[in-house]
Amino acid sequence: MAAKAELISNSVQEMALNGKEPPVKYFCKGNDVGVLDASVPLIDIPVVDLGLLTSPSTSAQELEKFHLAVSSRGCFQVVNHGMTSSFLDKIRDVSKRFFALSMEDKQKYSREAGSIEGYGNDMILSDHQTIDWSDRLYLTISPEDQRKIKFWPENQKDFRETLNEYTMKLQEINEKLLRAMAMSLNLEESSFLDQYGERPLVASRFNFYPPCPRPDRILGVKPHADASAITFLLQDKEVEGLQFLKDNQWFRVPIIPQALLINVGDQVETMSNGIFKSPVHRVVTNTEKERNTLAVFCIPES
Ligand SMILES: O=C(O)CCC(=O)C(=O)O
Ligand SMILES: [Fe+2]
Repeated sequence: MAAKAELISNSVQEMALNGKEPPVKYFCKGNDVGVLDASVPLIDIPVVDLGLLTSPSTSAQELEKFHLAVSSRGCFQVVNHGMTSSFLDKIRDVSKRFFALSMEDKQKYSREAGSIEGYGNDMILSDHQTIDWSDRLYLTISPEDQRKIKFWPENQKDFRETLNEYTMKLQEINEKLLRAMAMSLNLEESSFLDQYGERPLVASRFNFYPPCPRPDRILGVKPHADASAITFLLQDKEVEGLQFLKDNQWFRVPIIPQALLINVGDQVETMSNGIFKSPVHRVVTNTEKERNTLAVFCIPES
């Protein structure tokens, strides 16, 4: 029997504009939704200074903080990473400009059924699936011969250059973090990198969360852990939404505009024999403000 063709949903952005009650397929089942309000406590998330972490004279103390962050929570914010605030704003800006294009223009980059590459939203794999309240642009960055350039917006002059520059920088930071992880376990500095492969994967996911009429029942992203080694998240500068699960309780992530939020993915949890944790996280919605984030997933060669 032929496989059932995947159905592709309408964009969430369009649905948010029509103002009607969202279809039930967006509603979470059970009680696993939380409103973004002050009753969800802020997570006490460490801020790691990358300059201190990688300097021979200051690394010991910073390494201890880093080790605690990746082994207890699996997430931290990194500052002094070598990118200016205005460069981070430029990335946020190219992302906003993409989602601000007309629907017709965005649809030129629409993903195809059965593939995540391009513009779209959740893959529909079952009639019972709960769909996330977000639209995305998913692009493979590395290896370069795997790029599908037809999905890279071309009418925004600096989109390609900016994304290229940003992800090159993240790959350098990724390497530094993998070295620091090994050092914090008293292992040979290159022991994680040695397992990382010659052709690791880097993929970017621009996330757009329109205002949602039912934040009491609808999530921007369902609870999940990332399959990456390390995920870099550039948060929206103004609008919160990301929450981490710790000891069965959800915690909000604070915004530090000039920082990158980093979380350990399943690959690093495995490579570290479970010492470093790949945390479960989710994104909540709100009725008033749209939210833009950019997740970059660094993944070892399969
Ligand atoms: O947008 C966010 O805050 C998080 C997105 C996320 O978890 C993901 O893309 O895997
Ligand atoms: Fe995630």
